[in-house]
Amino acid sequence: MKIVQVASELFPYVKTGGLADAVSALAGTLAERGHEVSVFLPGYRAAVDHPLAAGAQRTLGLRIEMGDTFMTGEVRSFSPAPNLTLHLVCREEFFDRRNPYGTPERDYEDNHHRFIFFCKGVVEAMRFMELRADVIHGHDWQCGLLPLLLRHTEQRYGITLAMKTVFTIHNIAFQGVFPMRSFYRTNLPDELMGIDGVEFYGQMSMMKSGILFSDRVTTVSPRYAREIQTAEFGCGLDGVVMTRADDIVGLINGIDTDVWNPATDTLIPANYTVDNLTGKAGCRADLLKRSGFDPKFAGPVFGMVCRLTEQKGVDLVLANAEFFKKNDVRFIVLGSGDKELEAGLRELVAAIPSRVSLSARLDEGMSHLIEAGSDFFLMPSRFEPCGLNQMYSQAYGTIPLVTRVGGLADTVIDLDHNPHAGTGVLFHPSEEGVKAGLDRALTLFADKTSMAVVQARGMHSDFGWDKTAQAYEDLYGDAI
Ligand SMILES: Nc1ncnc2c1ncn2[C@@H]1O[C@H](COP(=O)(O)OP(=O)(O)O[C@H]2O[C@H](CO)[C@@H](O)[C@H](O)[C@H]2O)[C@@H](O)[C@H]1O
Repeated sequence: MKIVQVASELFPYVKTGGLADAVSALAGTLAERGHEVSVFLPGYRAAVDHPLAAGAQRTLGLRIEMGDTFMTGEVRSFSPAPNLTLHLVCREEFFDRRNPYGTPERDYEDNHHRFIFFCKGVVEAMRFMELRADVIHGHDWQCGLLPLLLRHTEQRYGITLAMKTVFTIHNIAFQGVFPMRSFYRTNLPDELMGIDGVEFYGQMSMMKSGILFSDRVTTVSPRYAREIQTAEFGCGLDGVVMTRADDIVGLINGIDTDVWNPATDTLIPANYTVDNLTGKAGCRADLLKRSGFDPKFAGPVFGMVCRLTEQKGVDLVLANAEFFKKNDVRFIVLGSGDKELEAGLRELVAAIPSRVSLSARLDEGMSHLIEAGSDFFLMPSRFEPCGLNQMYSQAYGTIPLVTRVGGLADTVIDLDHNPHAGTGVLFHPSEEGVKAGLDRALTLFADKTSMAVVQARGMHSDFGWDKTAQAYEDLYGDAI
């Protein structure tokens, strides 16, 4: 099949979270399975300057209609792997910046223009490059206008650019909502400004457009597919999602086992397998040392890696400060984002510096070391479309402590509910829930035999992408 993937993040070129990992692994796996895959990504500074993009060539000059004006840009392309071509949609004014979406203090004020330009650039590139795709698959709100722009261009020129459009919701909490006055930049018909179009409480919602106007909608776990049809998890779009109930499917992400594999990982100090865990002990000692603790510490080590946002339940952990004060444990956090949550974590570190450490930055190497060196990985998310770290944890023999929501509940089996197959600890997303989860971890840690059994089960689990890639192929080919 000829498959076009469109996303605003792609590992290893630009990553702020799980979207980059998921799209990279999906595109890579589809290419390995013999499909002809093109991926479109904004030409961010980090992507253009990435060593793997050194051979990128200008393949197209762009002149994009943006309302009553035209804006120029270009497409740069290269092939990082067989069957895989990466196209960077470039315009310095929009994408030659330090971050993809904004500074730590605020979002960039022209994000609507940036991502309208990006989507239009993709459509123009498909037109001029004569890509004629079987499917075009956009991810998250940044690609929400794609199906409308694509079909509009097809009508205008009497051509077919893609047989099918697919839209994946990685996180419905981020919706790309902008003042309606920016709609004119799309050059789409005015009737789309209404409630049956992109209108959302008087504004323009790019996420709504993706959900309403794609042929098929997917999200990243079966449970989240059900959750976003409820007021509790739908973030105001539950009614819109419900209108697509027959066309929505939840396909769980896999993990990229070329990148997240303790036997081959080059970012950790020692490799290991389920049959020989010596290397894991080495990673643990190294993690403790790098976090400023005694590497010989024998008690439980809790790790946490996440964007610091309300979604990830950092405040629920902070509400359990007593647990860390009372028990001789180590708690190692890597995360950046919300300044208040960061300040809260700093306070906890200041109160018990001998037990808690915080690295408030993006650090790919440290994220691998925490997965490898911890005994438990804490993910107390309020909602979690899929979640990747709970799967990385299991692959690395680190027991996940997660809330019973979204993809977490779909990928971790609770040890109390199912002692013969349990791979982790599940709890309610609340202060009391987190406390119960942490207490259960202590009990489990004291029982070395059970710890080893649960650890081995996780490491034997198959979270590879092949099954999921097959499901996407079926979806693209209309089999599901
Ligand atoms: N400070 C830091 N330094 C280094 N690495 C860091 C980091 N903070 C986070 N990461 C990494 O970012 C990724 C986070 O992935 P998740 O899927 O757990 O969450 P995210 O909410 O970003 O993604 C959204 O999209 C994905 C993909 O579909 C869904 O799984 C998820 O539920 C949804 O919220 C992991 O690879 C993690 O290691």
